[in-house]
This record gives sequence, structure tokens and C-alpha cells, in this order.
Amino acid sequence: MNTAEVLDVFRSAGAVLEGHFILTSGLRSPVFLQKARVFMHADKTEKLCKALAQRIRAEVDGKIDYVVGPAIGGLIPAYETSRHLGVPAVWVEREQGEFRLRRFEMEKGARVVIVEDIVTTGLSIRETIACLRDLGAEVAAAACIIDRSAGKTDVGVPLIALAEYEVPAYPADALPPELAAIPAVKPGSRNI
Ligand SMILES: O=P(O)(O)OC[C@H]1O[C@H](OP(=O)(O)OP(=O)(O)O)[C@H](O)[C@@H]1O
Ligand SMILES: O=C(O)c1cc(=O)[nH]c(=O)[nH]1
Ligand SMILES: [Mg+2]
Repeated sequence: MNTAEVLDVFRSAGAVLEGHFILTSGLRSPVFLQKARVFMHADKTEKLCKALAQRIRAEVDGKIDYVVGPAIGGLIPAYETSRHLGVPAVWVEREQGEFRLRRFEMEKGARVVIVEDIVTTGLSIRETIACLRDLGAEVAAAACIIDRSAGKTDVGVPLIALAEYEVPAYPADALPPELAAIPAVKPGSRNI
């Protein structure tokens, strides 16, 4: 799938929202990709994740022991991508703000691929990598459905993006006037 096809899926699900959004990084944006509105449809999710699994198979050499999804947004795409890769899916979730693998054991040396929904700054993927490396896992690559940085983010491992879609984002103290005029909402789950 190319970027236009991925964005068509998001638009067909009403998942491209406009307004004033507080992102997980604290940045503000006039556009929010509400992936949950895509992932509520099994057929749309399957189409995206099957294509992402094909990219992972083509670009990651060697075995993959687990796919790891950062909760909450990464849960469904990690599971569905793992189904197409034929490997188990686990997830990290926040405990007092820090990602932890709370419900699973992972053997030292396990080789994993992280599957995220959206990447903006790469902060959530870097936090996931830190958690997995603390457990002794090897992170072979990270993958996402949409990279809002359009390839500019460096997460320290190869990042496979099904689509690259550059969207403006601003520090809270440098908002353009048209954005400052709209009340801000924070759709994601960090800090709640
Ligand atoms: O690249 P980043 O700057 O980290 O932004 C992307 C992250 O933001 C969202 O998660 P969020 O923490 O908002 O919560 P969610 O997973 O519950 O949607 C999204 O699911 C990614 O994990
Ligand atoms: O950066 C984010 O927090 C973010 C952006 C976006 O478009 N969608 C999302 O779920 N999170
Ligand atoms: Mg998330």
C-alpha cells in the first residue's frame, strides 16, 4: 500500500480529525489521526496490517520472536500484524507513567519488532525500546501505520512506516493564532 491508499482508509473511517489537539509529546496540532476509528473495522485493520507485515518480512532479516505493541494505540495493530507474521503479540503498558511488560515473560535475547499505530516524535517507540532492552530483548526494528514526521524521526532502530504523512505540530508556547483560538483536546491515553 502507498501513502495515498493508507490515508484513504483513514478518511473512509472518519479518522482524520481537524481542530486543536494536544499530542502525547505535548506538541499541539490542527490534525489528529484517530486510529481507533480505523481499528474498529476488522476489514480495514486487516488490510493495513497485512501490508505492514509484508513490509516487515521484506525488510527485517532473521527470526522474529515477538511483535510488541505499545498500549493503547499499538494493541490492535500489533496483534493484527502478528497474525500475518505468524508470531505471538505482546504489549507494553504504562505503570506510573513508564512502559512495562506487565503480563508476559520474555526470555533474554528474544528478537522483537515493535508495531505502533502512529509516530509523531518517536518518543513512545524510544520508551518501548528502553523497556525491552532492560529486559534483555533485541529490538530488530520498529514499524508503524503512519509516520507523521515523514521519515525525520530517529528512533535508534530501523523504522518501517506503511505511510509517511507530514502534519504540522507546534510547541504550546508557539501556536499560530488560528490554532490558539480553538480550545485544545487531548485524545491519547498518556497521563490519564
Ligand atoms: O511518536 P510520539 O510523539 O510518541 O507520538 C505517537 C504516540 O502517540 C499516541 O499514543 P498516546 O500516548 O497518545 O496514547 P494511545 O496509545 O492511548 O493513543 C500513539 O498511539 C503513539 O503511541
Ligand atoms: O502524536 C500523537 O500523540 C498522535 C498523533 C495522531 O495523529 N494520532 C495519535 O493517535 N497520536
Ligand atoms: Mg500510543
